[in-house]
Amino acid sequence: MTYNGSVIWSDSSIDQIADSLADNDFCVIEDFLAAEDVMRLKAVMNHHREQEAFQKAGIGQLQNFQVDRDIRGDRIKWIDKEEALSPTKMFLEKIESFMRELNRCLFLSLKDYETHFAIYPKGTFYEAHIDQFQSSGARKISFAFYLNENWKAGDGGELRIHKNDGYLDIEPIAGRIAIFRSDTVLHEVMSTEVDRYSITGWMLDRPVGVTFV
Ligand SMILES: O=C(O)CCC(=O)C(=O)O
Ligand SMILES: [Fe+2]
Repeated sequence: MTYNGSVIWSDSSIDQIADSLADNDFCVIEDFLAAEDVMRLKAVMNHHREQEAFQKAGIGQLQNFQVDRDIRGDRIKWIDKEEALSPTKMFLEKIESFMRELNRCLFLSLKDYETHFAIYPKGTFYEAHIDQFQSSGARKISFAFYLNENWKAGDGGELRIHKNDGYLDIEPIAGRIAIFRSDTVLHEVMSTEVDRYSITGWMLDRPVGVTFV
C-alpha cells in the first residue's frame, strides 16, 4: 500500500492536523518551512558536516546504548538551542509553536523536546522500531523533517509506517514533516540511494534531563 493522501496536509488548520494525528496516530504536513528556509537549514547542516560534527548514531539509552550499523546507519548531531545558528533557531521556534498548538488541540501536556540533525549516507537505513525507550516513557510525539530538494522516485530513503493492514511509504521531500506517536507507531527508514538529510525529534511530557524519572 502506498500512502493515502488523506493523511497529508498542506496549509491545513491545526485542527485538521490534530484530528489526523488522533485518528491515524500520524500525519504529514507539506511546506512546514518555506523553501528558502529549508535551503538555509541545509546549508547549516553542510557546515556542521564540514566541521565533522556528525557522529554515528546509537540505539537505546544509558547502559543499553550501543552503536550498531546493522540497525541504523545515520550520522547525527544533537541540536543545542543555545548554540543554534539562526536558521536552526527558526526551525526550533516553529516546532515550539506547533507543540503548543498540539497541547491545545489534543489536551496533551508536552513540555519539552529533544532533536538532532541526521544524515543517512547512500546505502544506509534504520530498521523497524518504535521511538519510545523501554526505560522511559517521556517521548510522546516524534517528528521527522526533510531537506532533500531534488528527491525523486528511486532515490529510496522513504519513511515506512507499518499499519495492521500493510504499510505507508512517505518520501523524504524537502519541506515535509512527518509527525507520529512515539509509543505506538512502528516505522523504519528504507535504504537510501542518495545522502538523505533530515531533522528528527521527540516531544516529551517532561523537561529534557529528567527523562529517566
Ligand atoms: O528520518 C525519518 O524518517 C525517521 C527517523 C527515525 O525513525 C528515528 O530517528 O527514530
Ligand atoms: Fe524512529
